[in-house]
Amino acid sequence: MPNLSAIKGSSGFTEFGKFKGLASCNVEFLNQVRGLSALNGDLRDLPPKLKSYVEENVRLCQPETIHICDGTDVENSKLLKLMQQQGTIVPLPKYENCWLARTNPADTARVESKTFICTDTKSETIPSPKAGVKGALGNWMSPHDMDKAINERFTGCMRGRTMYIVPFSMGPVTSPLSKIGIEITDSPYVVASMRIMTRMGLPVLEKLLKGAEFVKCLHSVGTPSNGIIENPSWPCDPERTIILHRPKNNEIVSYGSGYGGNSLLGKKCFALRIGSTIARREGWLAEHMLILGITSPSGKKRYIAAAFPSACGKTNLAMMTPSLPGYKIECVGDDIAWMRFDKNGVLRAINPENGFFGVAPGTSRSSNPIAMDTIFKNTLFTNVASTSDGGVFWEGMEKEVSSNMEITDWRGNNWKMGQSKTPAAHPNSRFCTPAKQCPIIDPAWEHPEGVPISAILFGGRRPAGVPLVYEARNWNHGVFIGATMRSEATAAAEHKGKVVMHDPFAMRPFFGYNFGDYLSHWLSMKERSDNLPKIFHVNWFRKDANGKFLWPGFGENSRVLDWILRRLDNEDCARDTPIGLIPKENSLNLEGIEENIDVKELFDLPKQFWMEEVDSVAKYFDEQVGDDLPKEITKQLNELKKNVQSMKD
Ligand SMILES: Nc1nc2c(ncn2[C@@H]2O[C@H](COP(=O)(O)OP(=O)(O)O)[C@@H](O)[C@H]2O)c(=O)[nH]1
Ligand SMILES: C=C(OP(=O)(O)O)C(=O)O
Ligand SMILES: [Mn+2]
Repeated sequence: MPNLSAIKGSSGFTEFGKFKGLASCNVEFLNQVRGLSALNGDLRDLPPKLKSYVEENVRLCQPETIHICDGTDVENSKLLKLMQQQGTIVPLPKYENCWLARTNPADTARVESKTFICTDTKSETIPSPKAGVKGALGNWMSPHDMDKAINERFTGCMRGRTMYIVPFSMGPVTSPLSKIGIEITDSPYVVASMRIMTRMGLPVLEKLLKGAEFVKCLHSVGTPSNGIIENPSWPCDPERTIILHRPKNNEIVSYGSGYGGNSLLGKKCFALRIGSTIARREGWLAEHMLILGITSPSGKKRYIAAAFPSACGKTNLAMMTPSLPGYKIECVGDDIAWMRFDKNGVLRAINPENGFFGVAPGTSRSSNPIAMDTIFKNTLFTNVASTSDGGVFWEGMEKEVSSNMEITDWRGNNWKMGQSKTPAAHPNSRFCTPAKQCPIIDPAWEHPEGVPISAILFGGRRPAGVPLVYEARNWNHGVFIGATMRSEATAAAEHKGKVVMHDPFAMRPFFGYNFGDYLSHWLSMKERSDNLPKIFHVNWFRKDANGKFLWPGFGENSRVLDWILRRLDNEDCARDTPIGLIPKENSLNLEGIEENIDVKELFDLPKQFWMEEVDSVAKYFDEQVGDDLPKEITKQLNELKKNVQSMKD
């Protein structure tokens, strides 16, 4: 007989009576699941919508037990113990409360080709590509197909497993900008990660009891259709993995993958895809942006938001240690910004997350010491390598482990520095760590009203042609710059090689609705303020003829921020070019920089390159966006084209 247990207050896995006949599960079963006395009530008091959401999915997924998460330490310890028993995680005794998960090697990144938005009509979700062209601005699915996909995969998918009910808040529980979600999952790894990445547990249930709405998030790691789980410590079903969103119902359904970007549904699925559709309805912006506070040597503090595609430097910029003396950076968030204009026309941003799910490789004492000071306690690492002294290792940490250390790679094989041909850590290996541990977390990072944004940065990996920094002439030009962003593919998704892809607003994989409408929404923000943030484009990744980065990046990026702040103060340090405003000669502060910087090459604007860029963007808009492209963007493109044609050869 199946046995339903639910969790109570802070008392751990308390059982609340047995339930007979799970298959016919209905409100009766909830009535038998007693407890939640900490809520001054029991499950019968839960809002009817939540009750029926749980019931519906118990009936569909047929779990053996149910566990309502309270977010307490006791609960977390029990989950960690369970995951150790199941082999999902191993402890990292070198650090305090740190753990390593090794995934099935087929489940290491987001799966963009298997990610769908479901609306009644296709045009709500994606612009119609030109005949014969494959759409590259998201995937649409019909409601009928979505229902079918769910039934095929979820029927009985939690048999023999525990169903966890995870109440979570995106944003501080008390902020008017926050939103609540309920994630139903059969993965304890997801529960433990959601506890780090979101505000999870009883305070959220309390808010729900007061009538708050919630986004429905259903997740299962699944079981392959032949019933064989190859890697019991990391069950998943890569062949049938699918990530579905139904904006109309504020609903997310994710099957087959445990990888964070696919399974921690508060993050990309809710905060960006569903979030962008809510933001459109309510008149705000849900963006793939870090938020940082920067104090200049004069003591003036401002906040900047920046959109870079996955694995293009958000976490690093958000935690930067500035090389320019007198500057101070503080971190509000490293991945997602929810922003809205307040009644005074000030753009206010919150970080809806509670932790950092950061790319491990490349993170080191020299590149990102702040991250290194954040991540060695209470952290769940995934797919990094481990060392014989109970620590972690990844590419970039070579100088931080002694040469005689034995290293085990992310797949669990012996690995030798300088000899092994494959990377020790998966290129998309991650740390999942509480934001509050960051030594430079901004004092206002949880302020319910959000922080005021003075500048918005767009950027990507552009090995050629694109200068270190340029400024938009005005809001519409800035929106155009966001719309024309391109970047080299990275290991964060399944794309192969380093091909330069169009990635407007760093949102290509995350748009919840038609990109043309998204652009109109951004353009319309102009009406909401007389005090719009200035918009800039940055590129830390330009390379010389030998393939070496022209710019040292990381802490040296403070020099670019310094120029940006001076522009916000209207300093006369910019000159116009065909693409926008770039630093006047000698106005980028390079004092004390160790490397030899080829400023000329960093800011060079080759006519041939920009002609091709304009053509590529024109082709992209024509083929991918067509009639959905706002007229204003066409106007901006024509202007750029005219400017570029007038460049000297
Ligand atoms: N060359 C260079 N690499 C960078 C810079 N900032 C970040 N990276 C590398 O880019 C990768 C992804 O960075 P991360 O900040 O995690 O990107 P995110 O996924 O956008 O948050 C890491 O390997 C970093 O070391 C930079 O300014 N210059
Ligand atoms: C979680 C992710 O985010 P990012 O690389 O933007 O940090 C991801 O892309 O899977
Ligand atoms: Mn990141």
